[in-house]
Amino acid sequence: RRTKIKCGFCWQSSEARCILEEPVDWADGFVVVYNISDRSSFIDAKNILLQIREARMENCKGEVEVPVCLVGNKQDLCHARQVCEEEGRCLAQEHRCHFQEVSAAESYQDISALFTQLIRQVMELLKYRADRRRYSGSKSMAKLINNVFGKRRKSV
Ligand SMILES: Nc1nc2c(ncn2[C@@H]2O[C@H](COP(=O)(O)OP(=O)(O)OP(=O)(O)O)[C@@H](O)[C@H]2O)c(=O)[nH]1
Repeated sequence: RRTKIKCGFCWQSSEARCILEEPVDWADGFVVVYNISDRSSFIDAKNILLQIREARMENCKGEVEVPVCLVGNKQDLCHARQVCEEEGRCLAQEHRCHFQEVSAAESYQDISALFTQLIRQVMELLKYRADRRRYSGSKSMAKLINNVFGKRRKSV
């Protein structure tokens, strides 16, 4: 059986940075990317993580959290670095998400592994939710049967 995974995209522009809009309501997972040689992109990433956290708190109500991965791209531009690795790691810890620095220009393997891991986490979450729905569905069916037939038995 095929599972459809919904992905959200956010983008930046000079006039309106940090636009997340509705993906927070329906995306199954997030990859938030900043550029290690551009501090403003890190600030945007922070704001995006906050928006995701707020939306998760409103929507999840105690459920397992939607997987998020924070990525610091352009690791090869270390001479122009404006965000140190530790800052990225701390931000990820604060938001309980995975963190990795990569260089899309130098290697695609890390990025491919990162997406594979995220998709695996998303699949696990979707399975967990489906199991829970099935369990609560069968529980309410048992309750219904008990209400109908249980009462009848008493009155016989
Ligand atoms: N040195 C380096 N350049 C990169 C890397 N990833 C992307 N780029 C370059 O950054 C430029 C912008 O890349 P895009 O894919 O258009 O991404 P974007 O979101 O518009 O990124 P920015 O313009 O950097 O904000 C392109 O010239 C890419 O080749 C990387 O890991 N290292």
